[in-house]
Amino acid sequence: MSGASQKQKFRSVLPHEPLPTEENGFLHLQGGFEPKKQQDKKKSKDDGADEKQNIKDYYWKETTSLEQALVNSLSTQEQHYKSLHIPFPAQAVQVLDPSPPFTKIRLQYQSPEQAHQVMIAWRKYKITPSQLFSNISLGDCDDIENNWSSSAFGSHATQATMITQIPMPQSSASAWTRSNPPKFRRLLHEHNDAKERSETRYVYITGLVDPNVIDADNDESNEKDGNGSEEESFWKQPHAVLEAIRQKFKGYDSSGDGIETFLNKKQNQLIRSLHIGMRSASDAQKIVQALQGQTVVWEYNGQRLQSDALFLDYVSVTQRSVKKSKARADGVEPERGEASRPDCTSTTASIEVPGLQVIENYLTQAQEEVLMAILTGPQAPWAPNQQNMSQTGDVKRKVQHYGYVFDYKTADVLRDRTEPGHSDCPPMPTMDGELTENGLEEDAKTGKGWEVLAGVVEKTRRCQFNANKSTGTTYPNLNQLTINYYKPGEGIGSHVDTPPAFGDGLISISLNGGIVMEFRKVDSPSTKKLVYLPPRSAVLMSGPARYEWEHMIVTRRTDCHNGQVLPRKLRVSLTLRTALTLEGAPLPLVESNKFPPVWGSQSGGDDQGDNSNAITTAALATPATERDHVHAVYDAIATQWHHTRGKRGVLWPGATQFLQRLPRGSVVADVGCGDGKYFPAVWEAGSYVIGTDISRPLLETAFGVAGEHTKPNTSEPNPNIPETRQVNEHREGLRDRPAVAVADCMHVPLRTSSVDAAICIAVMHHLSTPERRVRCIEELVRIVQPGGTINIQAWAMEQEQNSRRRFAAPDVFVPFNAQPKYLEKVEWNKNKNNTTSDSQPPESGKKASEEKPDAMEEQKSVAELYSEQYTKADYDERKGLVVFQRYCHMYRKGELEQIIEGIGGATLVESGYESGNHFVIIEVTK
Ligand SMILES: O=C(O)CCC(=O)C(=O)O
Ligand SMILES: [Fe+2]
Repeated sequence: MSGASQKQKFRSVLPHEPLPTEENGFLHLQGGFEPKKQQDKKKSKDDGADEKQNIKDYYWKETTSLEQALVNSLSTQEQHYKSLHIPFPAQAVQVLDPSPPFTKIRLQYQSPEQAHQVMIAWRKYKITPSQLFSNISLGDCDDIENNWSSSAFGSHATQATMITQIPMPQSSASAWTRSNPPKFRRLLHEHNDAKERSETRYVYITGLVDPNVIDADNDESNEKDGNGSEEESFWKQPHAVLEAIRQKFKGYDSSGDGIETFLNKKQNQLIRSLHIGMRSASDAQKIVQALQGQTVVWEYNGQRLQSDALFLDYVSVTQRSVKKSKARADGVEPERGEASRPDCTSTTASIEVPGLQVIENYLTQAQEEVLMAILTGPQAPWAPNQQNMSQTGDVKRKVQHYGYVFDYKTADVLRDRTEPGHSDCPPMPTMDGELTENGLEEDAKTGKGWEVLAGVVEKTRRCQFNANKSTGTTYPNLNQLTINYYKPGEGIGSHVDTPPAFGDGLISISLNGGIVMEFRKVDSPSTKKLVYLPPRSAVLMSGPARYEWEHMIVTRRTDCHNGQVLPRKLRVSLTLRTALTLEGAPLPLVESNKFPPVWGSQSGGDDQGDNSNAITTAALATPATERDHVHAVYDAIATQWHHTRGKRGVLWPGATQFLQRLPRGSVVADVGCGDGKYFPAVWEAGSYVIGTDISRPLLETAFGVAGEHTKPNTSEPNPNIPETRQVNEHREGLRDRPAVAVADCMHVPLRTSSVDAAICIAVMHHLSTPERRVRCIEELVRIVQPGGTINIQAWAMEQEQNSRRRFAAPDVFVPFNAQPKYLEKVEWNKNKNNTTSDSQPPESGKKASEEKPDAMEEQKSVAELYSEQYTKADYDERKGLVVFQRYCHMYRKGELEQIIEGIGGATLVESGYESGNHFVIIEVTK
């Protein structure tokens, strides 16, 4: 994109800044005119708020008006303004807002040149209100006369802005940008109202002027420049333009505070685009919805000018401010404020791209859902090298190849799978059984995502494309799959897929999000067709569409389709191609039916030999998935978890009953106790608890549980238990004290047969390998004495119909929405305690925890910082939340029982399902 390195500057014009007449010059002043509150302090504290307000009122209304004070200072007291280096007196002073903090003060000068010189001096000498008013006396007001002096006002420089219809001179002294939209720091209407600023949302608009209208209507237009004089004159009156635009959009301002318009500084160039700032996201979005693709007429100074089809794009500033700045540093992102591409699909609907076919509903919803679950889930094979490749700047989006790697640097296929780059390339998923639509759907509905992927590949190889045309054909040799992940705002540059690398017939299937794909004729780039690819559709590029047209996906956050603005979602595409040998024949298929697919040296499980019962230490090591998506997550969210789930959370009745059935005085191990949610239930059942958990922050909250637990033990002794085993009523406060230990459930730090019972609730679904699941139960069996019982509960793949949870596949990421206020607390505590665990946030995160929030970089909210800090988390700008992804393995019915069957020393007593979980109760027999 051409503008990528071009810095754009913007000037803003606020709603209260009226246009000057040609002859006059205006200066607007802002900031610091409210008297300091220190004079109030002189009064005794008992005077109260009313008194303070009285003084303020008196100060401004009775004594003198600000306007009068300014007039005195700036126009009549020549000596004083000269001493402040102000070269000209103001002809008139107007205070536009009726009450403090007086942020809209207008000074009128004889000419724009005078105003300009005053502005330069104002900035150069950083004139403050205290300097300005230092010469003024209050006459007969004894009480506060002494305060009406330099110390009474702020000492921050007042901001002076020149408002003029003539372009500002280009001298360096005046080359000043008033603000950049996203980093806009000055006051708006309310003194210090950062909130209002942060709520301003921007819309990018282009197509402001219809070039055809100008060229057609204006005989004198200069072909070479493409500038009609009418348009030129339009842009030479920048404030008239902005006013015209403001008028047009005024109706969409529900706040009544007005609209900001941002003008590109390069006044001598044609500007067909600008940003406008609305006071709320909904206003901004409404404008986009209403005017997308419309033409409007701008009326200015009695003239009229027609716009082109407007393209409006909602600009999400906060998100760009943090994340994009990093990307920009890598040279892959457009500059802030740069135009996203100004196109509407509707304008090119008539152009045909021969050889292009879009098949809607190529996949069912269930198929799409399960494919998304596996391809964005914990088992998606993220080849490290391929990710690196996508980080070189050639490809920003996430990409994963199957079958053969496509090397973006050389734009060629790596044909030799023994080449180093290939160590990251899993084989194509292949089917075991026969392909039927019913079978595919059944697999989808039962969460067999990889089988569905294999089925979709096979289905595509057999698909009769363009069956109703003479070009109808199949592509049976598809041997390469590229999975592209496009987050909103990501795209793919214009290209023709390298012809010698791939054969004819490129098929791309869209998952989750639709997108507008842009096609340009290679020999006539202005011939353009925008095609909307809905989710679940397949698009085929064959013949001319494959070889004579480039395709691309523009980097932006919204698309326009049929006049409707469609915010982009994550789009995952499956592109199937036929990779060719150098001679042009299809390369051999490299396929595997071992799922999930792995790559390189871990060649798909074939070399893993027989499953022996002995679990090696290596097999028990914490996998990165659990470290990043379980341990680190719980460490980070511990406080919130305890406040919102633990303390107030529901205990599963089955687990509580299990505890109540234990003989009073039992010692219960709560393995994976988290924040000690079940501790009170143990105590209330008259027993004792020892809790272990891998997350220290969670355990720290568990310590507090004893204090929070106030319910006395009222249960009667169980008559079925012999007297000798009955436990006397505990001494107040002694029983309700947990013993806890930070520990991995692979190695529980308790002696063999040392406890009477164990519970393991909502732990096993966070274990990501079969070996670790087995080991966890073995550990439980080991620590419980013979005759003792164990209750295990874990999330079920099968959720109730009315549950809001649905798991499309057994191994998934389940999001946890974290509120920054809780995260911050955790971090501060964590650092104070000098914790060193492997879940310590990365180095960059220290900034967030060690500095006070107000010392943070101005534009970054706490939430944004956290999403940077926790690299595996995302920041949801709309909700202002940090979204963590928790790894979960959903157990199918019978799966826990099956594991137990293979474990010695324990028998299954009971199993069942409760509230979305499978549970088992086992008795230790060893
Ligand atoms: O995402 C898509 O649908 C297209 C991908 C593509 O054009 C490519 O990988 O060459
Ligand atoms: Fe392509």
